[in-house]
Amino acid sequence: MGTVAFGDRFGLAADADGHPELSVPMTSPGFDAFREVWTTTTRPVSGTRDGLHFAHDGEHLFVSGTITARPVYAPTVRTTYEAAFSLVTELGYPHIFRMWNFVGDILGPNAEGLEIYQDFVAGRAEAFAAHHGEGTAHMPAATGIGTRGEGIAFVLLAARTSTPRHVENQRQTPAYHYPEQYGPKPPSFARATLLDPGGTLYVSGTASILGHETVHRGDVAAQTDVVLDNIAELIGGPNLSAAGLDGGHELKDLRLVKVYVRHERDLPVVRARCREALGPDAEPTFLNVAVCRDDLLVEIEGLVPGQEWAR
Ligand SMILES: C=C(O[C@@H]1C=C(C(=O)O)C=C[C@H]1O)C(=O)O
Repeated sequence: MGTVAFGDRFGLAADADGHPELSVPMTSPGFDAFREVWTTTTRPVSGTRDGLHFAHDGEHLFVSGTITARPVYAPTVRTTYEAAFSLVTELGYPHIFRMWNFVGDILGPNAEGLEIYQDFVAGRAEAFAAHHGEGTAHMPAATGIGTRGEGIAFVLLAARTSTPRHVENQRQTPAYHYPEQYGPKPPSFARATLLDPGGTLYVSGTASILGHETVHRGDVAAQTDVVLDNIAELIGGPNLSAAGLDGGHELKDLRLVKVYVRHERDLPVVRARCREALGPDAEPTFLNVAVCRDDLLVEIEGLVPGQEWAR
């Protein structure tokens, strides 16, 4: 249905079959470069509209868009994300269950001195409010992460008939309730989304944050341990049960794990801790990018495959 190429360039195009292919510059020597390909068992229909590329198969929809570098992002983020949300509705896949937001120069200032991440977050919040109203119930699992280039790109996955359940983490303040010290608008995402009962559990980008505060500034090993503990709590039985969901998982159940490491020098320590905590089947990939706060050194995401994964 769609591909994300994690490598050294930025761009969005149709691949040889007409399906969206987004390229994001996120690697450097010693890190990984790879293509994440979202597949389906039926032949997807693909197309473009308003500069967005999409493909859908009757149950799932993949949409990708890009925004070139500019002095201030919020107005363009708003119109681009609103266009994507309209597309989702018009094509009949109203349940967004996962988003990735790739933000170039994420910690740099925009032309007005606002951090580019906060500039992005404001535009996205406006798009969510315009499309879904002021509530938070529809906010999906997401990642908002730096790249090694400029401009913003995103991918969203949406479903036609599934009823996604969005899950918070008892160890963390919901991001949409972060206090104003982090920026004019809080980030619009949930900590995880379960696609269907017994389905795949998508785990958002998770960092060394307890409550709303960064912990273990400057200590990448301790930050990695908090991230892993945060994810273990999020996917474990008690937290899922607090969200009204059955079951519970462990770190070794995670797949498609992506580990975002800010500093090249920290890779060996982060890799060693992930290997120990995740077990042999997680096959984590490592990318070399900044995280959404200057004091965060590492971020991890992944998913727990559900029954549809086996098909
Ligand atoms: C690390 C955090 O946020 C990051 C930013 C996100 C976003 O803005 O979409 C989503 C998850 C993380 O990638 C956090 O606030 O805990």
